[in-house]
Amino acid sequence: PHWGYKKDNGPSTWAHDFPIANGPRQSPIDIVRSQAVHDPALKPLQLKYDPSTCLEIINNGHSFQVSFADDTDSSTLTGGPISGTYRLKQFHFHWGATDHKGSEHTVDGHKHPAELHLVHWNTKYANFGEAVNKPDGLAVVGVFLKIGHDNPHLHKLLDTFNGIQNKNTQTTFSDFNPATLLPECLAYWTYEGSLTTPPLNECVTWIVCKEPIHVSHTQMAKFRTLHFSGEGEAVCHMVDNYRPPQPLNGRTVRASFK
Ligand SMILES: Cc1c(Cl)c([N+](=O)[O-])nn1CC(=O)Nc1ccc(S(N)(=O)=O)cc1
Ligand SMILES: [Zn+2]
Repeated sequence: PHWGYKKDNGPSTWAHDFPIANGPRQSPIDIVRSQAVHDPALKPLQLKYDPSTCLEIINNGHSFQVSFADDTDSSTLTGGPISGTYRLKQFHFHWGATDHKGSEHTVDGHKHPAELHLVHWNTKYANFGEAVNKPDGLAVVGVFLKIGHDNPHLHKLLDTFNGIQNKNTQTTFSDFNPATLLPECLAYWTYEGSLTTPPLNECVTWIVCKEPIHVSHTQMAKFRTLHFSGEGEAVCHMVDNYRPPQPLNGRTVRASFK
């Protein structure tokens, strides 16, 4: 069956169709704070997003995703551990069935209730499709979500959910600034890894923010109203769409902070 997050098609089965699942630089990982190496040469992240490049919001059967026009340098990532300019293609989330799990990266074994991924591709390549086949093709900024006060910037996203409840549904979505989903402090950990879902390409420079953003328990409950299943199929709630941490295989995690 097509890959997913159930017993019969979940992360422990992905290696059958995608042998790179057992590769040397897979993601996510557990970030062990004491093992991270402070690198003073790491630059600050520069994220410049243009809300007018926001195109649509999609339930793709694995997550919900907001996609952006990436034909110009309007929404870009520069600085940080990367060289050159990477363009924002989409952002999406991973979350759990309860507030006690859901993130892909963990910190000293701690699971957050959700994790945001802002996916950018290296403009030294012609397009996203080419970039995913290069070791420095993508840069994904990960942001942890923590249960706390209501997040006003998430409401615009959550208000579209009635229209994208089922797999392969989408709706127009415009004028959204993903910078509103970034934490105040952009201190980060960085390491070389992969896509966390099939095809699991080892093409990602991961940039994981130390500081989480907040989401309320009620807002997290709204995430869980989405469906993995399509219209007319047996309802399967979209929860636990996260891959567990993978072997570090000797990789070094660098920290932009002391
Ligand atoms: C492989 C590919 C191509 Cl090529 C295209 N395309 O549009 O040309 N789209 N996809 C799919 C894709 O992007 N997957 C993806 C998987 C995991 C993550 S995650 N969690 O952030 O690691 C980010 C993205
Ligand atoms: Zn992701």
